[in-house]
Amino acid sequence: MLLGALVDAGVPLEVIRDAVDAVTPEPVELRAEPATRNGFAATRCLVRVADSATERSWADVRRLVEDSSLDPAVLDVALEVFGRIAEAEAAVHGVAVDDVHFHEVGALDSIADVVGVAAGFVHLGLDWLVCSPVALGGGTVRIAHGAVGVPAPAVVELLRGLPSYGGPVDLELTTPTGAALLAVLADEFGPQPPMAVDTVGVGAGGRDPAGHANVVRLVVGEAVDTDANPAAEQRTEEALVIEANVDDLDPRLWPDVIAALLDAGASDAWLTPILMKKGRPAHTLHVLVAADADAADAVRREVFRQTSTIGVREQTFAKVALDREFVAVEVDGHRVAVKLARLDGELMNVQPEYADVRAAARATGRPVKDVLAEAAAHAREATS
Ligand SMILES: O=C([S-])c1cc(C(=O)S)c[n+]([C@@H]2O[C@H](COP(=O)(O)O)[C@@H](O)[C@H]2O)c1
Ligand code: NI
Repeated sequence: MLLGALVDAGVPLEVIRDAVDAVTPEPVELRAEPATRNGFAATRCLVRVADSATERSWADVRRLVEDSSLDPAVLDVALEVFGRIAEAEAAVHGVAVDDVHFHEVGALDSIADVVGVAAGFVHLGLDWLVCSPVALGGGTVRIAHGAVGVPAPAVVELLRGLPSYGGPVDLELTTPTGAALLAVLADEFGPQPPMAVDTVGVGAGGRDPAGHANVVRLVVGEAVDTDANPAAEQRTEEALVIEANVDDLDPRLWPDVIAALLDAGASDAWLTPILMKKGRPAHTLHVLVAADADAADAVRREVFRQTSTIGVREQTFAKVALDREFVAVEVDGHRVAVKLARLDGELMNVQPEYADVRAAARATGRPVKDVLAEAAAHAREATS
């Protein structure tokens, strides 16, 4: 789909073909053809190879790419993408990275996908690539290990810390190769930034399910002044706070209660210690939820299911939220997602995602506070 979008946006097929030929030991057939997906015009790119079932280890793939005559910029992107896939497969299957054997991903058609997309983006020479939250699809997919739920395990691993969502159809919309390409290529995840659009490339997926345009859109243009960006303004919305004073719940349950409320759709949940009637130490449970009847019903129901309260009080508040977006940075080769908050376009807060910081600190042996500071500094540099 990404190859189709690149060709549709004007990248000559020869640029992609030359890069693919520089890596693959056997001939790979590349074709681009017009297609429609749910009534929208798109370009479908087809990659055909004779031995699509071949297994290759990470070392085999690395050797193929490193020994190729690829442009160094394309080679770097391709190695990074395969390295990410290898790390994800190692984590999912519980093996060492060097012991990872690529299955579908190691086949020549996937090598062509990765190298071709890398070459296409290098050809475009973009300054900044913003990717919307990634649609993952749903249902199940059959792989070498049997049937697995969509998103496939490696996809979840590859998009750790980056925004993605299940649905909107029961099909695999994002594969590990696609997820790795987006994770490596995107400088930032979020809404379309203020820009004057020049070219739009639409890449078609293989399937054409009813009611869903199975495409990737690549929108290329010139950045414009961020003051004109209405999305950068603060958002004010109505929110409900549901509260209950509780003095008779086993205190060991509270962390799980709060987790269950967040799972049920609360945007925040917290406790304050109080002293109740008859001098009893107790807690007030506070739960914040969007002032939407269905969301509030689900969360209120969960309060009654999970706690011992038999009544709640509720109040409506105006909730003010700064506009947020994510950028991905690297600390010693480990990706850390960083949340940026802006008011009228001005950067107000830079906060690395703690789970990513902790994972990078564990992997490198560095103190968490150092990784946190470095990730925040990289994010500031990237946005300045
Ligand atoms: O064969 C293996 S080990 C395999 C693992 C995974 C994991 O998520 S783990 C996923 N898949 C599926 O392979 C196909 C092709 O993916 P590409 O990235 O090559 O397009 C896709 O359906 C994956 O879900 C295979
Ligand atoms: Ni796997």
